[in-house]
Amino acid sequence: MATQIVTFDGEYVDESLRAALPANASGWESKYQIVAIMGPQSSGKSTLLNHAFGTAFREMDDSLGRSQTTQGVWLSRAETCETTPTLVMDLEGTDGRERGEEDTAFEKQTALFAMASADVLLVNMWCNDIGREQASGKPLLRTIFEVNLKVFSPEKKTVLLFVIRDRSKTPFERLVENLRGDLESIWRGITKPERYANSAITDLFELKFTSLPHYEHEHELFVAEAKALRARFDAPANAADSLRDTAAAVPISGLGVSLREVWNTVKANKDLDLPAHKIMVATVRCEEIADAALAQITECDELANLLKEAKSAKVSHLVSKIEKLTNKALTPYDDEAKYFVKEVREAKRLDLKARVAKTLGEVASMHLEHVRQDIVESLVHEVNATLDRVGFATFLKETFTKLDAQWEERLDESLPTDDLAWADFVVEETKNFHKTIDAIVDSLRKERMNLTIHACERAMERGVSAQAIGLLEEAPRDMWYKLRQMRSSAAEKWNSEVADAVSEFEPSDEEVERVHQNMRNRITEVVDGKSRDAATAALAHMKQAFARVFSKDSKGLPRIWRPLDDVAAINRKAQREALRVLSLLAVTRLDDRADKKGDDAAIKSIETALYGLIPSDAPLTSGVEDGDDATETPSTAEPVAVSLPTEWEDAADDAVILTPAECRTIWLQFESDTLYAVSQAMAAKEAARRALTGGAPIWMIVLLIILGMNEIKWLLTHPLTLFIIVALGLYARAIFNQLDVTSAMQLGMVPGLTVLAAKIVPVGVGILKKLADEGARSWSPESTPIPAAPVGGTVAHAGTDPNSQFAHASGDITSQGVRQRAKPRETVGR
Ligand SMILES: Nc1nc2c(ncn2[C@@H]2O[C@H](COP(=O)(O)OP(=O)(O)OP(=O)(O)O)[C@@H](O)[C@H]2O)c(=O)[nH]1
Repeated sequence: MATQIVTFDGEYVDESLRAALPANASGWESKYQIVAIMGPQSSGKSTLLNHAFGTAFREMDDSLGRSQTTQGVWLSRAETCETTPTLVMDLEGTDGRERGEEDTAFEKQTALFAMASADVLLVNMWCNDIGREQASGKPLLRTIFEVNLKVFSPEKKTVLLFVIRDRSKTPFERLVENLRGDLESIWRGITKPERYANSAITDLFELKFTSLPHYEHEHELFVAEAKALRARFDAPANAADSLRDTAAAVPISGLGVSLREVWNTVKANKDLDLPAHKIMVATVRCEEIADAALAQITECDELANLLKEAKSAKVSHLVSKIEKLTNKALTPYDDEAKYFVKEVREAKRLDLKARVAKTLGEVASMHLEHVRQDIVESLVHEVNATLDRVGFATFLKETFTKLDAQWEERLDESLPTDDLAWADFVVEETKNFHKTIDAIVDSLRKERMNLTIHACERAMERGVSAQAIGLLEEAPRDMWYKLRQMRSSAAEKWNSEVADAVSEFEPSDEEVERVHQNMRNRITEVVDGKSRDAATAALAHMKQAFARVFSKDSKGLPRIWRPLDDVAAINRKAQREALRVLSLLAVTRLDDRADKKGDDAAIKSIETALYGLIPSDAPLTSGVEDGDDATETPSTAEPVAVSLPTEWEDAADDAVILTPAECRTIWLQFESDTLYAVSQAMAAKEAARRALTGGAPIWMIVLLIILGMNEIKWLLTHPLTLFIIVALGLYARAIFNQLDVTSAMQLGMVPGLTVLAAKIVPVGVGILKKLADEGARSWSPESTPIPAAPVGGTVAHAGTDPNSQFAHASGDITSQGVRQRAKPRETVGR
């Protein structure tokens, strides 16, 4: 059946080819041929085709007169070709009046379409037209030559078979010669592009000629020769006169695409590059075939089952399953695509394999995930077994080699690793494997490195804590400077220690820097923490400091209280030491920018402010006023109401550990806690005094009286002398007491005597002055209260030199037994 493949209006009809082909065109492949015919309108084209190829193209009905019967391009399968499947194209006749002005454009398009698609183009010519200047077929020949220049086909020439109709008695050779002459003349007359300027007609065309007798007058002969002509198309390609081509330019499965694209190109008035066209057709078709082949896999149950299996566990014999599914796609592809351009076919085959690999990659990925898990488990096992035995670097080297070998082995078991289509996948999965292992090893490395760092930090904490506690307990004046120095040298030492310890983990520069920074921070934290602990336990530190002065002598031995010891002076000295410790602890000075000079000034400022808490003239008073029983006792502490600043000057908030108010509270507690020790000291001193003065045995006194009876008698008879001796004795004893001879002599003979010599005159004068004051007071009409000592617990006092206060207060143990505490002029706080 003939179908219209290009309509009169120039539309391409996709279904026509399918209608023209047999239901099963599998035998056609690239064996088929296309024969097309061109010629003037009503020149018997359809008649010839029908007789030669057994087609059924519409022929003109003579009863309707000469009119166009074939419009556009028609296609039919040749029924009479026995060995070569043949498609026949009947083109609309030229010079028809139906198209009017436009006919040449359509004629050129169909001529180009036929030349590009057909293996042989029949050109129908009236015998009478040969050699005639105004022959009806000449415009068609010009068209054929011109449009052929738009076809780029270096592989083969266009085969033109000129069919001379209604042949005359003129010999065929003569006719051919004339026709050749006409063709040469037309070829010369057309405008050719430069590349064809010197080309002969035969460079581009393979010219063949045949003739047929008159259809009506010699009908029998016409029919016979038409059959003979068809036989030339059916003959083997190497036979004489054969018109059969060796192979179709486009395999049958690509013909639909080819014809459509040729027509679209022609219609768009573009040049036709046949090799490129062939590649384009091959590309389109091979892709279509590959798509269909891939669908064989994507839509099959086997793949779905594999996916299901791989989700939960490793797939057994995965590599053979992959190969089987791959072949399921490749076999039909190879069958269908084998006649297309080799390069395209093979390239698309590789694409198909890659797509198959990608499709199956989902299964393979899930399978390899299980494989990775197995290997990770073996790694964990390896870690536990090996890491404690060898260093981390050795462990890594050994383990990586083992794991890589395991992975390669498992890959070969799972995938067709030698297949290039899987190369990218294998690389990607191996990368993922290394990533997984690297992540585990890195976390392991970090974990182990952190353990090592923590061990270093713990060792550092022990060392630094001990050093810091030692300094804080000792509380030297430059304690903060020493703490800072200690912190710097600890940072240097421990950074070096920790760097050595972590070197086996091959840390990056950033990691080392981070470790050092953390170590520095940790050291600062430890020192700061210990400082704050010490401040929190300031009371204990103060008591220690107090005890160092109060309970020990200058040689650091436990103090033995002697009758001439000045408990009050020593108490104040010890209190000052405790106060100094409190001043040191009140504010931390660990800032790197701090310096020794700044420390001294800041601590001095706090110390000065806190001095107000020590009564400047706080004599120890006797509990009993009279006679020998008079005993020194520390006064009970009255509430401290000195003026303190509300905050420490120039101290950063976060550096302040103890505010002035907290210092006051601690001080009160301190005073209260040390009171007992002071009273004990006084009692000890009193006991010593009594032992010295009241310890003489009775028999010795009686003996002295008997032996010195004469002198006693003399003295009793000279009372004035007796009085003077007694008064001088008392005066000497008072001076002796005030001089604290025992303490002075503890300095050594010469320094002791020097001190005593320097003190003896002021002490003697002071006693006389005191006696004078006492005498004056006892003669006054009213009893005069004991004047309050000039107490420094005021704001004004707080600023005075503490040394001068202590100098003033020394030796102020009065017989009044009242511990004087000046009332502050101004008070703050509680
Ligand atoms: N003189 C002559 N007439 C023929 C020959 N073959 C066919 N005819 C007649 O020419 C007329 C047209 O024949 P068709 O086969 O329809 O011609 P055509 O070239 O296919 O016509 P279009 O498709 O319309 O261009 C018919 O009347 C045929 O009988 C021939 O060899 N010689």
